Amino acid sequence: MAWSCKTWVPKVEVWLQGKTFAVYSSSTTHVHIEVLFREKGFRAKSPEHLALEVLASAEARAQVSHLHTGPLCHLEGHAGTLPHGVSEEEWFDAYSKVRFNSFELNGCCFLPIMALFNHSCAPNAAITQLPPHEECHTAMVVVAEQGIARGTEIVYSYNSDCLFVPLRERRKRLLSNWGFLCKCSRCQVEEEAGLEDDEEEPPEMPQLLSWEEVDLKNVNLFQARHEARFAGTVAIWTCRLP
Ligand SMILES: C[S@@+](CC[C@H](N)C(=O)[O-])C[C@H]1O[C@@H](n2cnc3c(N)ncnc32)[C@H](O)[C@@H]1O
Repeated sequence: MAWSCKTWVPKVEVWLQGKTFAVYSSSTTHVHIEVLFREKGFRAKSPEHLALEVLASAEARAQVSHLHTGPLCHLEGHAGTLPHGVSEEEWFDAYSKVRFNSFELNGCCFLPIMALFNHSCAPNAAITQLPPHEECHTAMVVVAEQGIARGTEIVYSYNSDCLFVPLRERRKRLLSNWGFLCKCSRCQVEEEAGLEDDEEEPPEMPQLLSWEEVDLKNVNLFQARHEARFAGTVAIWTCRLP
């Protein structure tokens, strides 16, 4: 284990596997609803406002520096106007970090450790806000009735509305909103069972380039915005899963 936040978060550990972060249970939980983890982070009314906050604070910039970013084409039409005094590179970086690591909970909520939890279409946890509603005081709670065994990955659903739809539709929604092809245990089991074959055409994957391969200075924001979403022309992608 290369890095752990175990000392201040009693029931979860963050493991570094190669370049992939994932969060695992460090104790067996026994109750139906249990707070596993809480974190105070940042909140704003939109990812754009949040990105501005990140840029304004050296501490926030340090907290987001290691985080995952997604395909550039997903910023299309959303990255807003380049703020005064900020380079395109800085703006892209801050905006994409926020865009691919935040979630909607009374606004756009960004919590650097919670950003390390992976998605699953068969989640064993959920994110909620605990009363009293302190600024961005969000907690991860267990919703599974059977508890989560030690060493099990703790996962929640990034798109709760996709849990009750078939495999291809779930993957399409996640690809469209988050820019990744879901490889959760449920999707893999259903894929192996051939369930995807019964559904409609699969979504097209963008061409994958690693973040390091792309010279951001040469990426034209406005050109990128006009590329088709999954046409495979311009896409920045970080492939961190093994
Ligand atoms: C918010 S980050 C989660 C932490 C990430 N694993 C990391 O190393 O920083 C979201 C990214 O993790 C990956 N990811 C999370 N859940 C996934 C899943 N079920 N299937 C495939 N990739 C997933 C995708 O690359 C996604 O864009």
